[in-house]
Amino acid sequence: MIVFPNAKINIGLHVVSRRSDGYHNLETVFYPVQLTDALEMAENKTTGITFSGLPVEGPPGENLVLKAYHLLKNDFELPPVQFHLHKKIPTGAGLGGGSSDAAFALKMLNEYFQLRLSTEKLKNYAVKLGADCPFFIENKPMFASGIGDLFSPMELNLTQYRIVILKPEVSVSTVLAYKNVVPVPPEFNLKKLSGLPIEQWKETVVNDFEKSIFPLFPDIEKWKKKLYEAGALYASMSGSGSAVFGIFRHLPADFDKIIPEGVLFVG
Ligand SMILES: C[C@@](CO)(OP(=O)(O)O)[C@H](O)COP(=O)(O)OP(=O)(O)OC[C@H]1O[C@@H](n2ccc(N)nc2=O)[C@H](O)[C@@H]1O
Ligand SMILES: Nc1ncnc2c1ncn2[C@@H]1O[C@H](COP(=O)(O)OP(=O)(O)O)[C@@H](O)[C@H]1O
Repeated sequence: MIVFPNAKINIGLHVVSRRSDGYHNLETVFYPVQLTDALEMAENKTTGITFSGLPVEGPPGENLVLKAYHLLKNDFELPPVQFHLHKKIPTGAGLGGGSSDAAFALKMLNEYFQLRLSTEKLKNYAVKLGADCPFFIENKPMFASGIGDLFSPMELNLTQYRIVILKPEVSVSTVLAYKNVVPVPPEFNLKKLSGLPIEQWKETVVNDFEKSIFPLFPDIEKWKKKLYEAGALYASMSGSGSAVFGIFRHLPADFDKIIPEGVLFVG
């Protein structure tokens, strides 16, 4: 069985407060985009559980696909399987690739082995793998609060626009980003995002991580400016970076000249 875990972008992100457990309360809008990895799974009774594909950074115990498998294996009789992951979503990009792989692994195991887990139960497993992992279970535009794990659906449809994602060479660690951010009360209620014309987002919709990340990695800000130069109605860093995205009504004819490199996705 094969699934295609997709990326997300954050449209606006407010880090509201630091919590006593070290996590942060935030408010953000998650929007799914069709930049995808490919994750394949087959039963493998001879060699036990295996994982192949581009190596995922960090120790094998931290591989989120394997973590998803073992999480369900604690509660269900699962035979050994082999996974193959073809990575297209870069890590350290703020695009949620690892979380998406993990959520899609849970959904695939649920379907293939007919575990009959409800969406709610799958989300409860997902949050154990990462704060933004439950988003990828339903995978629809959502306003998120709490640590990024409490969701309310949002009517936001950007299909008539073009979305461009750029990936500067640098990668940003989520832990580092949260360490440097200064929580502030939000000036705009992101729940109202879909009622605000995109032309006004530039002045109103902010990602709080930009303030501390841009001085550390000036290239990220440079790429964001390029998107505006190319005519984006709105541009921002996604999550804790380093990817930046632009939302365009139309791409200009000379887009390739303005942005000759670093384009990861055009949707
Ligand atoms: C910033 C966001 C915005 O969508 O996305 P990315 O940029 O990583 O994609 C998310 O909050 C990332 O969520 P996720 O990547 O699932 O985080 P986790 O693996 O659970 O946590 C990694 C580390 O980030 C910090 N963390 C995470 C979430 C949160 N609400 N507060 C935090 O302080 C903690 O230090 C934690 O140990
Ligand atoms: N399947 C996976 N794909 C990507 N990253 C993974 C995976 N499994 C574990 N990780 C770890 O999760 C971290 C965060 O990955 P990811 O969610 O893709 O990035 P981001 O937090 O920038 O959205 C990576 O640095 C990596 O060490």
